[in-house]
Amino acid sequence: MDRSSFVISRDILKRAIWESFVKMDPRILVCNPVMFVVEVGFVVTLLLTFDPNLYGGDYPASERWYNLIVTVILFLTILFGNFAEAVAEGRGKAQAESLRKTKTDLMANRRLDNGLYEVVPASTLHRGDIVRVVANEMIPADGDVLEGLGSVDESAITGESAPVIRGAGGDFSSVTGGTKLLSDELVIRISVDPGESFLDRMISLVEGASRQKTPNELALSVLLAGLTIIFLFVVVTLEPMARYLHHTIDIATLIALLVCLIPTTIGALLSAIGIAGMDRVIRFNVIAKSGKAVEAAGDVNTLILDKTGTITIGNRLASEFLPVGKHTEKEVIETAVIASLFDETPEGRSVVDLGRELRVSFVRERYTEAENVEFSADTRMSGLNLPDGSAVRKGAVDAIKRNVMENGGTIPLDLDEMTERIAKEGGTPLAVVKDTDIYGLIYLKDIVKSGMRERFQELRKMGIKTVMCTGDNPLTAATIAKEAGVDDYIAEAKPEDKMRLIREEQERGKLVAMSGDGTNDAPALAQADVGLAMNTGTTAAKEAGNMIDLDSDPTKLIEVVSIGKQLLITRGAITTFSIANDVAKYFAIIPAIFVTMIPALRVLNVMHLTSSHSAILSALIFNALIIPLLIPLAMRGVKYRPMSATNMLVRNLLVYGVGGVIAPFIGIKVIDLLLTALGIARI
Ligand SMILES: Nc1ncnc2c1ncn2[C@@H]1O[C@H](COP(=O)(O)OP(=O)(O)OP(=O)(O)O)[C@@H](O)[C@H]1O
Ligand SMILES: [K+]
Ligand SMILES: [Mg+2]
Repeated sequence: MDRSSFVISRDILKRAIWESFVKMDPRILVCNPVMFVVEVGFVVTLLLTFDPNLYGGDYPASERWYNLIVTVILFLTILFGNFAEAVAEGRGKAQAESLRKTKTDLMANRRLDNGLYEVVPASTLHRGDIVRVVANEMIPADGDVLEGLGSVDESAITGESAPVIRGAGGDFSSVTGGTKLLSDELVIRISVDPGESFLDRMISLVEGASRQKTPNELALSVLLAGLTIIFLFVVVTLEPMARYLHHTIDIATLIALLVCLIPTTIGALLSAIGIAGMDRVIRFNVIAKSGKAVEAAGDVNTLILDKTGTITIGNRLASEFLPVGKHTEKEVIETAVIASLFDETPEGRSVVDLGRELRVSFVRERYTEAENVEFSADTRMSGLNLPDGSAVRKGAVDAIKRNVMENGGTIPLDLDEMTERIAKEGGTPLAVVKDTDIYGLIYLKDIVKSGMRERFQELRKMGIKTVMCTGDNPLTAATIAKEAGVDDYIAEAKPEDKMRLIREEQERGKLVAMSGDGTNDAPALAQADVGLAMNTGTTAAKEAGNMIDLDSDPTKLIEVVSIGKQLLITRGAITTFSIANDVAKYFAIIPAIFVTMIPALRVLNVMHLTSSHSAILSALIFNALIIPLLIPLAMRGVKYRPMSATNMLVRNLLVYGVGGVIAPFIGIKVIDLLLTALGIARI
């Protein structure tokens, strides 16, 4: 899928123009009360174009022309609003079409009860079905690998061309329908029912079908509807006032005034702003499951980030072996390598590699009888139980120490000092032990990603607190935290600690964002207000999060928060602009209407427009034109700099509030001059 293109293609444009007319349907438009009022006004002025005296009065035939112009401008106002929404939806619709094509021709080899396989369309697969996929076949639906290991091309979904490894068990067992197996053979248990797959969700998401108004959008819509009702009262009461002054105001003028005063600009652009925000997230290769998730990202107060792989590069590699007590370096290396023989984590493999580099000889086959004890985030150790009954382990120093003491062993005197040395340098010390005898330490090196400090500084300016969460010891954590410039950290953290941290922050009224991949991250991902799951992660994690990063880069959480903030700021800015505009339009129209009735109002007539009709038409034209002029801003988002919410508010009030008052004065005056030049002003 092409997400790099920012330009709107001709096809999208053509379709958007067509859609702008389709959206004129009052049954669709009624969902947008502000624009619906404009449409009602349009119908009334259209009727008045045919018969200016339809609702009484004694208007000359020339009044028709004025009514016609008002009608046309009202029509364009609605059309521009529809166009904004249609353009915003356009890219998603085009994407959805290409995704749908991927989906339609998928076939599957489904296992029957007798163990044989039958070929069925992928759309008939259900949760629990078992399918077999061989090299160069498409994976028919989302599932978990039961048997086999193979490389998968996920570019149809992620746009990333480098193949990824998927295999049974562990954190890399989930596969996605619509991706292609490049090598070997996989047996997969399907984890979704028809219509629920990732591809389905992505289609409905990009095409906006699942788009519901977010809580913030709803609140703003209610406010806009409220303003519309207030202005309706204002405009309706003008007529008796005029009559009291022995004048009448024609209906087309009242409607024009109403449309100018109600917040049409934000009413027309509101949904386009929301769709464009979702779109920005998608173009960033992150799938947000709802618009609400993107908005929540903009409101986040606390960001919880893992240390390893998020703040640091993440390939913690063994760089040194340090003996303690009476042991020699050779002994530490040998024991560490034995403890890592079957440890498939990057840490484990790097220990074996370094051992080989240091020419420590070992015979892997001698340990095939040994029982492998895999690393877990709960025990924070890994190793082997040897056939002779002894246990070899490596792991977090505090975990190993506790274990040794519980089993009646003693701690070598120089262990703490050595541990501290490694930790102070930001490295991760792993203790190596055989039964209760601690041999020494493995020095795992990891470095902070470049640019982290600056990014955390930006977050701080936005008022967001960053907390680093790590299973590492407090000293290593403190060193890395200081180096990266995070606000806070928790060390020796187990998965449940992350959950507790999220709850505590939420209880204090904060919105929390985190990223995660493993199954044990799933509860925390679900609890967080914004949970960014990695695409390489487990099905459970992907289901629990409300966003999925297709590139599996946990640092993207920072950008997602920025995109959310930008969405909220854009909406705020255009709302401010829209309402500020009204002030200017008020001063253009009210004196123009009343100046003939109340000559004293002349002092208010600051704009010196040619005639009252010209004043009204100019304001109405400006009101319509501002919508397409602001579409690029709505789509792109307001350029935003990291700063506190208060500073941002003040700045935006100045730019969009003051700008919103001044712009129409200039715009309306220019249009009035044009209308005068064209001879329309005296109509
Ligand atoms: N393969 C391994 N074998 C033994 N111990 C390990 C292994 N990998 C890590 N450890 C130890 O377990 C601790 C916890 O590891 P875990 O991966 O859960 O957290 P972490 O990666 O340090 O946390 P984070 O990813 O947030 O930085 C590590 O700090 C390290 O001391
Ligand atoms: K308006
Ligand atoms: Mg980890």
